Amino acid sequence: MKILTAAQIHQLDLYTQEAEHITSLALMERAAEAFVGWFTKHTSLQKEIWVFCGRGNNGGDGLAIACLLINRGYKVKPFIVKSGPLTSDCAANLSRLEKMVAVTSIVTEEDLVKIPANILIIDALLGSGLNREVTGVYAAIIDKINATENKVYAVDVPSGLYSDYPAKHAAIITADHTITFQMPKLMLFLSDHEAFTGAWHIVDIGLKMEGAADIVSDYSYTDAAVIHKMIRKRPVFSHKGTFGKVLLIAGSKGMMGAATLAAKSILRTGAGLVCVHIPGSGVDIVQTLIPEAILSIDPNKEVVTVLPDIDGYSAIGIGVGLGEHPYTADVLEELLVSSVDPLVIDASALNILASNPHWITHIPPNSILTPHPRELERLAGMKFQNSWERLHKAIEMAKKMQVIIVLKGAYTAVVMPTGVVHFNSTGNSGLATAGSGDVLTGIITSFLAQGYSPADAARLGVFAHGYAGDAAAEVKSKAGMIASDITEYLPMFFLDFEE
Ligand SMILES: NC(=O)C1=CN([C@@H]2O[C@H](COP(=O)(O)OP(=O)(O)OC[C@H]3O[C@@H](n4cnc5c(N)ncnc54)[C@H](OP(=O)(O)O)[C@@H]3O)[C@@H](O)[C@H]2O)[C@@H](O)CC1
Ligand SMILES: Nc1ncnc2c1ncn2[C@@H]1O[C@H](COP(=O)(O)OP(=O)(O)O)[C@@H](O)[C@H]1O
Ligand SMILES: [K+]
Repeated sequence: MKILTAAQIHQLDLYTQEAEHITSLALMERAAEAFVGWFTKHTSLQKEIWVFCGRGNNGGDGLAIACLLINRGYKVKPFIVKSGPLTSDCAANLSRLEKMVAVTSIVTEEDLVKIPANILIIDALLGSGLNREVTGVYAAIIDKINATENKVYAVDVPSGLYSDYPAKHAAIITADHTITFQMPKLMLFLSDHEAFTGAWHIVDIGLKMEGAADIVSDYSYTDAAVIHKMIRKRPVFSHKGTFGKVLLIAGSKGMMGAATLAAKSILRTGAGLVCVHIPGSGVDIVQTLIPEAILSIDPNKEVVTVLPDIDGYSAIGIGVGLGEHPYTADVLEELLVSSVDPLVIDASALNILASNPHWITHIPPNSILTPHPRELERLAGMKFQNSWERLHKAIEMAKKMQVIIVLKGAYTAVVMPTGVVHFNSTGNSGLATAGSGDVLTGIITSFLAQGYSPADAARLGVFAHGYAGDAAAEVKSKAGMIASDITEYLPMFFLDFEE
């Protein structure tokens, strides 16, 4: 799904109104109904609801929401900011609501009343139309709402947060839930914004998505629909050669578990065969834990010192548990220089690269690098001030290096050499557990070996990893799940997505 800017969503709004011969007021009603559909499923009738509405269409949504909630038996107290003129749809909904209940006007800060405890708050002050710093009466209301302990539900976006770029001002609603219309906004994906957005949820308001076909966006959201289109059938007359042969260069004394996790994940993702090149001391460990794997044994017992023959493999992954011994670094350099096809590069291999930046030019184009934020900082040779800067540095690096950067974390960003970013839709905080990244490397390398393009292998891999993590969390809980559970639950992804 494309992630559109506020202006592009407005364009899609107009397209929908024209295509369906409906008014903007009717579309607002749909948005309000979608919000209320979510809200009534997740809250009870017991608490009073204070709805704070601004002068624009976000406020119009809030007023329409208030009408719908009153009709459903909720006790609602609405407020409207009247520091200037209202949009026509906002005014229309205000007249409707005023026939049902008293609506308190807020013109200046003096009109603000004390907000009691033990109520629910709906924030419909400012939405995607935010176009300048929040000050004055809006800022005062936001501060007052944020100072209470009440649960806050933001309509479309938390008021004060721009949809498409970070805000510099302080007056931003800190919501518990953001119910966003039709598609996620770019700002929801930045870790710095979690305090404002809380948990966010997309509700469908029936915009006609074909109207977005010609709209260009550098950002997209990898959801289940995208993956269904991407995943390929396993042919009936297939044999293990059909599904690729993977070489994994991994492990060092004390970190053989990483090699094991990645190798097992390669097999659980459907690759035909995996050969793991490991130091001598790891043989019994890997052989015992994964009898399905073939071993290539390094002459050194503790670290990888020799590049095995790389001919005949459909994909090569390097880095998990390797360590950064100078002999191992030499192996990485040799691999980079002698490879033509894209590689999957993770963990220790990324740190070695960070210490040898001049090797970056040897990386085969379209290779997949999978740094977590700290590894990206090392690669970039700088500390990032915030997640916006981090994302933009990843975009700059992917373009410059002509590689795919999988920037790991919640909503992992898969950044293409073109600069296009695909945010992932699966996964949970249970994935923040030792070895989880090793599993991801295995999955991506496996998809690459099966003939998926590097771009698809990266997006599919990240999605499947998160999906398996979600399935694991349902049974084992977020805190209780460990990295090997992700591998064990990978079949759940294929059960749901395999043709
Ligand atoms: N397709 C969809 O998703 C649908 C979206 N819908 C809803 O519409 C919302 C967008 O509505 P919107 O465009 O009217 O803007 P909104 O956010 O209400 O702001 C209102 C006005 O406030 C002003 N203003 C700006 N910054 C300010 C500031 N810092 N401090 C003070 N004032 C400030 C500025 O007006 P100005 O003062 O510049 O004249 C601005 O125009 C969207 O979030 C969703 O809730 C649904 O109804 C239907 C389908
Ligand atoms: N809060 C989170 N929500 C979703 N996914 C997460 C979260 N934290 C981490 N992950 C995922 O877990 C994996 C962790 O990888 P990494 O940091 O390399 O772990 P390790 O080095 O222990 O293997 C990545 O795929 C990352 O996207
Ligand atoms: K809002």
